[in-house]
Amino acid sequence: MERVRVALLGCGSVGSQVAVALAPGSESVAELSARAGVAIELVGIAVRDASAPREGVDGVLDRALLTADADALVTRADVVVELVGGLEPARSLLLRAFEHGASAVTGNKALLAAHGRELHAAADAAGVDLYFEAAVAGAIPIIRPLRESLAGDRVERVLGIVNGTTNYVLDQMDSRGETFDAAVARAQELGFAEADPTADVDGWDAAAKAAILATLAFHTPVTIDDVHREGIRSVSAEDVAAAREAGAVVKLLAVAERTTGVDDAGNEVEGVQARVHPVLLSREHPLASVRGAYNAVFVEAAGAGDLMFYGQGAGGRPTASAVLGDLVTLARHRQDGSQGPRVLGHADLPVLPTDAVRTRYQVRLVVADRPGVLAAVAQVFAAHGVSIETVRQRPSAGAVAGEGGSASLVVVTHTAADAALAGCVADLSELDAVASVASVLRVEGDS
Ligand SMILES: NC(=O)C1=CN([C@@H]2O[C@H](COP(=O)(O)OP(=O)(O)OC[C@H]3O[C@@H](n4cnc5c(N)ncnc54)[C@H](O)[C@@H]3O)[C@@H](O)[C@H]2O)C=CC1
Ligand SMILES: N[C@@H](CC=O)C(=O)O
Ligand code: NA
Repeated sequence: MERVRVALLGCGSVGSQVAVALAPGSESVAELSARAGVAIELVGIAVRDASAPREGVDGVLDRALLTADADALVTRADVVVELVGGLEPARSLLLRAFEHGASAVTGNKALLAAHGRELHAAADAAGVDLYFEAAVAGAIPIIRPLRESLAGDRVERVLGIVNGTTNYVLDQMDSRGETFDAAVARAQELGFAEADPTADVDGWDAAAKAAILATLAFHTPVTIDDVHREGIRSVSAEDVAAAREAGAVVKLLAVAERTTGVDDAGNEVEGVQARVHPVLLSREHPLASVRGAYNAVFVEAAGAGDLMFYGQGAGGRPTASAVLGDLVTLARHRQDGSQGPRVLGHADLPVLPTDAVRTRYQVRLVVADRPGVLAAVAQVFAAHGVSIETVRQRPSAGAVAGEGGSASLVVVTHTAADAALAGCVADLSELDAVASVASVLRVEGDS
């Protein structure tokens, strides 16, 4: 094969960076071709409106490459780079590409978490590659380590910060006291957020990534519907301030792990679980130092032990790095007729129900500062079988200890089931001595 024809679908935050790197006649595409051992030729860029101006691309690329006919474009390519996002027409375009014998690179985690099994099966049936390093943690190489480097190991748990937008928002709230809305708007301006930022804020993006991580780590198909998902809208400025006072920080954590739980038939089983939710982390925890739109992923494996991956999880240019790395690999495979490792699960472990989540919790209460309150609160946790790990009490701001004022009571529990914790919160709210249940946050590490 003298050349590998590349069709680029989408020319937005990420696609525009890829387009410039592949500009015909550029030094960058010559360098990428040399690394692949074959000429990489951009044959077209599918956009919604071929006549619209394209900042950063006009003057670099021949506008004759632009087309609104993605359907036709994918039939003229050896490798399709899908960066339009969303489920359709991305899914149909990739299936069409495979039908025409093309391989594909995508960063589309929403698509892979919803239709990954179908897409990987179609790529395998067509004898072509589907690579997706950009889909999880942006520029960070985490897909290849799980898919290739750790293929001979037993991965027990993968956890981390895998959404740059929410990490940026929480970091801005913590470090600069910025409001939630202002931080989200800034993340959009910086090109971190999805086209619809609720995908980030409500945890959908991190959940999609957790599903992909679980599928690779445990060789078991896990979809977005299998993931327990919570976003960050429930995290208040007071939560962030209270965390800081306690030497902690709030982060959106994704976890994919082997664990035991109760299946739908009520039997205790060994299975896999994926979850995304805010957590309170001690500032001593390595994940607490992940700032801005950076991501970090920890992998715990039986043979390799603990591994940590860190880098930019969002942003057009960092993400384009992962896309271009996959492209060079696929161009090489097209040239020498090879293929990457299979992704499809063969282990098919039970995927535990999304309500089978058990974590430690921090419950922050505003209570009357008088005798017997602590005992009454402790009794509620005992009644629901929730074991208390630590209790901290101090007078509320401006109140004097012990004179019947109000106090802040912070209870950290041992691991508990969500349902038991919900029962505690409901009963605590009914106690006369409890003015309010100010916040309920899951806890990770030794916070
Ligand atoms: N922005 C980031 O930091 C990262 C994005 N990704 C993923 O990469 C993909 C692209 O993301 P962005 O570049 O940020 O999105 P974007 O919204 O900036 O760009 C998408 C582009 O595709 C175009 N488009 C949409 N539907 C189209 C269609 N049917 N035909 C032709 N063009 C169409 C849009 O007009 C837009 O220009 C998404 O799947 C996203 O989840 C992955 C990692 C990081
Ligand atoms: N919107 C996503 C983009 C990268 O995957 C994020 O914020 O992480
Ligand atoms: Na990545």
